[in-house]
Amino acid sequence: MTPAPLLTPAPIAVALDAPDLETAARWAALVTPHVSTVKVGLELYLRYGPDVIASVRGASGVQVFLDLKLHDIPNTVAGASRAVSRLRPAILTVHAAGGPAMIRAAVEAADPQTEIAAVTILTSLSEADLARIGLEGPADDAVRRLAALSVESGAKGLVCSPNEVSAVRAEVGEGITLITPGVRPTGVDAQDQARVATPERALADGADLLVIGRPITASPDPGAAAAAIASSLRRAS
Ligand SMILES: O=C(O)c1cc(=O)[nH]c(=O)n1[C@@H]1O[C@H](COP(=O)(O)O)[C@@H](O)[C@H]1O
Repeated sequence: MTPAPLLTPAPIAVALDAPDLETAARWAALVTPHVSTVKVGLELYLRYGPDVIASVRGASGVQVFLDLKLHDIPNTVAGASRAVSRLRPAILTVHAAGGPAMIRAAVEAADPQTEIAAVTILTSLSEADLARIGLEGPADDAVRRLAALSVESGAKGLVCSPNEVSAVRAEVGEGITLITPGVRPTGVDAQDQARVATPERALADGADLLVIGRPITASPDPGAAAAAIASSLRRAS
C-alpha cells in the first residue's frame, strides 16, 4: 500500500462547540490544515442558524459535519433533513433510536451528497445510565442492534464510541463510515464522556473519522493540538 503523503489532513472532525461565531471560525481556520473535517453542533447552529456553515467552511472549503442529532417523527425529520440539505453538509446526524422509518425519511430527503449518520448510543452514557433508560446489558449489544437497523434503513454512517467500533465493523462490514466521539489522548480527562479511548486505539480498531472537541479547542493553541494528534495518528498507522 502506498503511504499517505505526509501532509494529508488527519481523519478528525474537530467539534466546534464554541459560544460565538468568531471563536468557531478562528478554531476552524487554525485546525483545517491538519484535519479533514469540522463539526457544527447544536450550540452554534441554534445561535446562528445556517450562516454558520459558510463561516466555518471559510476559504479552505473544509468538509463540514452538521451534528443536529435529529430525532422526531419521520415526516418532521424528513422536513428538517430537506431544509438543511441546501447547506451541503458532508454529514448530518440523526438518532438511531428514532427508528427505521425516521432514518429512512432522513436519507430520502437529504441531498445525495450528504451522508446521514445515525448516532447509536451517546458516548456520555455509561452502562449504569443505559440500565436506567431500560437498555440493560453491555453497551455493545445496544450499539450493534442500532447500527444494524440504521444501515438497513439507509444510513451510510454510524456514530459510536471507540470501544464498540470493532464490533460495529464486524456487524455492518465495509463501506459504512464509522465515526467515533469519546476520544481522549492518553492522560486527558474524560470530562462528561463515559465510553472513551485514545485516538490511536480508535483508528486501529477501525474508526474512519474521530470526533475530537475539547482536547483540541480548550488548548491555548488549537492548531498545535490538532497537529500533534494528527502526527501521532500518522506515526501509529
Ligand atoms: O454525534 C456526535 O458527534 C456525538 C455523539 C456522541 O455519542 N457523543 C458525542 O460526544 N458527540 C459529539 O462529539 C463531540 C465531543 O466533544 P469532546 O467531548 O469535547 O471531544 C461533541 O460535539 C458531542 O456533541
